[in-house]
Amino acid sequence: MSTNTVIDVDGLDVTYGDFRAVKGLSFQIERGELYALLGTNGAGKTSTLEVVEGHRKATAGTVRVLGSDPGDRAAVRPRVGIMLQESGFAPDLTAAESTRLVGRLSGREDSVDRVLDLVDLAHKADTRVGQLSGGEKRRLDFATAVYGSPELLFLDEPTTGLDIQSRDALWEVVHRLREDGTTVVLTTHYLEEAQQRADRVGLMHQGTFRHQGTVSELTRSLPAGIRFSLPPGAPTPPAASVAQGDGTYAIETFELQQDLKQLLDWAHTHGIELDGLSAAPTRLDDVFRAIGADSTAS
Ligand SMILES: Nc1ncnc2c1ncn2[C@@H]1O[C@H](COP(=O)(O)OP(=O)(O)OP(=O)(O)O)[C@@H](O)[C@H]1O
Repeated sequence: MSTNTVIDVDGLDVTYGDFRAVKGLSFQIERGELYALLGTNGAGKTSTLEVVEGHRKATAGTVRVLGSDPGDRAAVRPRVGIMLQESGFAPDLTAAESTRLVGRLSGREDSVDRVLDLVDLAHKADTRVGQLSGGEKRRLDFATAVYGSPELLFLDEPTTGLDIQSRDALWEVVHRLREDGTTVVLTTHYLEEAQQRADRVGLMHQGTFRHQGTVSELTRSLPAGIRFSLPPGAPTPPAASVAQGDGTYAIETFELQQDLKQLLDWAHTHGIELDGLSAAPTRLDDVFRAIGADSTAS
């Protein structure tokens, strides 16, 4: 383990009775990384994170967080911020009181006004949590997680229920924290978000990693796609084009730029306008679909 390793998981097993939900999982997350832990439903992400966050004991294997046992709350808590999927705020406390309470428990120094302002909730400081909207509660969860700028930040489905402005604002705060060296562990079902934000992705299925690496490493094994339609009477398009049942053509390619150029040159030569032309790089969604197809086949 290097001195820059923030999370070190080695041979992690989590079992429930006879059921082995996490099977010998190993991974490291380095300082300053944004690591997205993704997976199919029931893959074992929550079970893994519960151990890493110190809420559950590993059945087997070793887990170190910032060099400590994650169960050692006194060592770990002041350095870690956690935004859970469901917050446990008392509904009759105000937003400011909740932030102050969680902030005090974290052991970090900060100002309640500052963090509420970060998530645009300053005007709701004296509103009871029970009277906040779903999106406002989510923003309060985030505010309490980033209180005191933790070294390590867990974001569990952070943008679910947030409108686009609030999402952008949240990612802006994360961006600034990362500039100061904060390490971020993200779980999300918004794959586009992971694709856009993550330095590395761990993709779990049935208790183990199916893939781990950068987004481009994960998507490299699958082709990108070009789609278009042709006007009636057009000549046959380049050989890689495959007619779809719906009158459109598709080209699956590992050489997106080259094949797109060839298609455009062909269209230009024949004076043809390609209707509904789109060229899309491989997305994480496609990697997920491939896992689904693979499991069905096996
Ligand atoms: N307390 C429990 N008792 C028994 N089985 C459990 C328990 N918690 C989780 N499991 C099982 O362990 C497996 C992994 O669950 P886990 O919640 O870790 O998955 P996940 O990747 O977070 O899934 P999702 O994306 O659906 O939330 C699932 O098959 C689940 O049914």
